[in-house]
Amino acid sequence: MSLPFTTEKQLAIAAVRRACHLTSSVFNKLVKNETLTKGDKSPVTVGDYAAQALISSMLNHAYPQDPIVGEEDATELRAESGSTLRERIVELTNEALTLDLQQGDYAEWGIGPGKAKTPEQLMDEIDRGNYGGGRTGRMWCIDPIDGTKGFLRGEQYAVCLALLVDAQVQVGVIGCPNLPADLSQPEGQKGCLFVAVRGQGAQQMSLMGANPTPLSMPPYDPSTFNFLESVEAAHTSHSTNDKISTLLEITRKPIRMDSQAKYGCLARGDAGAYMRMPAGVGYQEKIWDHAPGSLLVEESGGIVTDSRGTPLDFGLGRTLGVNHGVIATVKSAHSRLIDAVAKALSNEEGDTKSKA
Ligand SMILES: Nc1ncnc2c1ncn2[C@@H]1O[C@H](COP(=O)(O)O)[C@@H](OP(=O)(O)O)[C@H]1O
Ligand SMILES: [Mg+2]
Ligand SMILES: [Mg+2]
Ligand SMILES: [Mg+2]
Repeated sequence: MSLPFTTEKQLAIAAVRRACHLTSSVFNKLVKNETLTKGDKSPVTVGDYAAQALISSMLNHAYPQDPIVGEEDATELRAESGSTLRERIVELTNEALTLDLQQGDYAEWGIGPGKAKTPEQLMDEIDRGNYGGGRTGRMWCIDPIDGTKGFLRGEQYAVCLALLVDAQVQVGVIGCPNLPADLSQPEGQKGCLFVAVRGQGAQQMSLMGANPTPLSMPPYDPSTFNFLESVEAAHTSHSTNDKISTLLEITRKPIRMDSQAKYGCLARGDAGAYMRMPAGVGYQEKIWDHAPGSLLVEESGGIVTDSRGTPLDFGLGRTLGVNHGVIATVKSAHSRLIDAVAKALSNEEGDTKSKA
């Protein structure tokens, strides 16, 4: 008998790999009018839409009953009749659906290659990601391009896919086309795929599946410990992270990087902790920004909680609800970090009160 979730894992790898191929080729040809600004002022490109349409089509083919929580929706695209943006998305998605990737392709598992779809069908595929989430049953979680700002800068981004069952992440796959296989060799081979299945461990491999390596996080070592954090100051408080760092007497500088590539780097031991302290009040973290990454870290021997030590709850809907920031680290460092966070936050509170 095969291990649980083997087919789902293979499909997720195939979908992420195909989407990475799409996003890499989009980047090389991206022009200015292929990016929109969403209601929350964040950018979305033709690459985000096309990658979601592609992944959703592949999931739909294999598991038509499974609901999907996807970041993007097609409302704006539908509203623009005769839009060149929509035409471009349709062209890109159909190219990617029908492309013969050969080695490691999903055709190997007898579920493709896919046929081209009509614009209407592809808008529907994007909107299959509108599921509201919840505590029971199966659901997939897609972040077609995580770190869109990094993608636009030509830096790090990730194609992220997870399968959740009863609000627990069971399968997580993260594709990072721009990530060096070895961070100490930034000019070396680029393109990493991170794969985790609950209870079955985590692996890093090349985007085409070469050199699979099991991941296991090194134990806490104060002499080398450092943080991973967002590039964008609006997504995380760099200054709170600095204060926590000082309290812990960390001497190494943080590594700033966009997207869930941070979880991949943490899982393979490039840094000691991924710190995401809230930059403001009221932002609710999205489940697609953490679902595959949290499993990857857990399966590599780490722990992921909010900044108060509460486990992340993926059963509340499309967001993590009341969770306050995110901390991912090796188990032996976790309580030290939680204590330092509490201290840093109470000092910040004290500073605010004394200024008032
Ligand atoms: N105010 C905010 N606080 C925290 N995260 C935010 C935020 N505004 C947007 N984000 C999320 O930050 C993600 C990128 O994370 P990072 O900074 O680690 O690269 C974005 O994902 P997308 O790029 O998929 O939209 C978005 O969901
Ligand atoms: Mg976005
Ligand atoms: Mg994201
Ligand atoms: Mg995204």
